[in-house]
Amino acid sequence: MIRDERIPADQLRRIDEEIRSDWPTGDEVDFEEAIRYHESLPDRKRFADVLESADKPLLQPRAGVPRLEDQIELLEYLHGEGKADLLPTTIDSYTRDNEYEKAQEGLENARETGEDTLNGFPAVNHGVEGCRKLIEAIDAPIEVRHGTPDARLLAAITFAGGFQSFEGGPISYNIPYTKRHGLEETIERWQFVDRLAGAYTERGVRINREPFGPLTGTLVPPSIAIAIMLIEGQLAATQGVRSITLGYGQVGNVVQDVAALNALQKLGDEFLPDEVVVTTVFHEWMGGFPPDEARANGVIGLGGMTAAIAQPDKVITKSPQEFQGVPTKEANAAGLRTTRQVIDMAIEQNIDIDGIQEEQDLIERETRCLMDTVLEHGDGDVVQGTLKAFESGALDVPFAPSDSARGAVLPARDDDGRVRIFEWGDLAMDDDIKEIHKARLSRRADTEGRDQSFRMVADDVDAISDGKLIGRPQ
Ligand SMILES: CCC[C@H]1O[C@@H](n2cnc3c(N)ncnc32)[C@H](O)[C@@H]1O
Repeated sequence: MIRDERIPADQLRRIDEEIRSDWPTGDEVDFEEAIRYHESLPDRKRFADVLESADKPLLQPRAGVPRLEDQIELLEYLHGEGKADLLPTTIDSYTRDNEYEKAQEGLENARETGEDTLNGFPAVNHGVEGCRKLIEAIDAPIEVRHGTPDARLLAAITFAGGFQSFEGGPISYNIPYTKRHGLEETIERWQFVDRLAGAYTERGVRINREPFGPLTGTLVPPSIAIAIMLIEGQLAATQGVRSITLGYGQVGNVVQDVAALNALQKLGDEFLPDEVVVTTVFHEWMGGFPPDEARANGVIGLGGMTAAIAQPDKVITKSPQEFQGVPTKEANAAGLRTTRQVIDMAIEQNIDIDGIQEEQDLIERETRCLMDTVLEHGDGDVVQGTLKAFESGALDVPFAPSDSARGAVLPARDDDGRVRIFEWGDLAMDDDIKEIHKARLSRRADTEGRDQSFRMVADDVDAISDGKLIGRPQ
């Protein structure tokens, strides 16, 4: 039975041996040599230090293309024209599914045709050497961004390759991303990733870990997202990770988003061990975008405004081409500049909005209910508690494709667009909190002259791409 305990050195070695054989580049990994490589990197490429020493929100896009020289050119452009403070390397979908053979075919195809035959950078196929060429070519810290339920080989190779930041976690890269990986399996696999990050950390190479806050990306109640961040942060801390960036996806109501980011930092500091440096990252709207670049820039601008008020440590930007999928480098850079323009105009203003503290208190109360139920379910062990709480539905994520979550919770916006819970399923929550949600949702029902129903939820899912925040009846 797996528990929230540091995995022993012999198990770390055994798993390391086991995963190397999954692809030939696994044999390039040599931990001691990799430590020396990291020690040779200049301070401006040390991800955790750059992130944690910043005095205002740092901007980071998503970006990944198959060929190494194209990835270098892309990141140089986003750093130069987009003025990104931190850079990504978004990994392709085959690699995320451990389909290294198919990734290899895609990479070879890209090399022959010059086409972007993969939707990201196949880092396992590029290997330690290829990753190091990228790290050496780019004059800023780079993070591995992906969606990999079994990220063990990807971590071993990218850490050895000079990357010092790694996104994801056993819940946040399971529940929204996969149907077939069980939660126990991904928790065990991510204990290896975090233990490896901890092993680098103990040798002075602090690997930053960033659980994926947005989860299913659409109308996720803030307290559910924050509870899962705290769980993944605790699991990483147990394995020795000391730089953790907790994430949160914009929902679009400024009061609730600012309140949620404040709660995320406060609860992160409270629930994670003192030896961990806790930072926060705000993801610009992760739901459906308007199919119109001007209106898409409006969504991005609202994200910038929210970030200027809440001042998270990092903002993951979107592009005006979000509706179409992977943006051109020009559009990706534009999303960075739009965000920067709004932040820089708003950040020196003293914008005082009513109701943030009240909303933050509510979000904190809700999150504590969820954390309490995890600890109760596991008799104090976060791993067992998480497994049992998801099994019972006491912890749940709306619209989750994974069998590991019930998906019985249904969110809907209230009358000023804050995300509330319309169907609770078996979510562990105090009755008086449920009453608050019910009252705010019925105020919307009155305004719209209709009953609270799944129709509201469906209307809300499309509202922003249709140009609104709340899915009012036509
Ligand atoms: C969290 C994943 C969804 C977001 O991740 C972006 N995304 C995915 N793959 C790439 C890529 N290869 N380059 C730039 N952005 C990318 C999508 O647009 C979406 O916003």
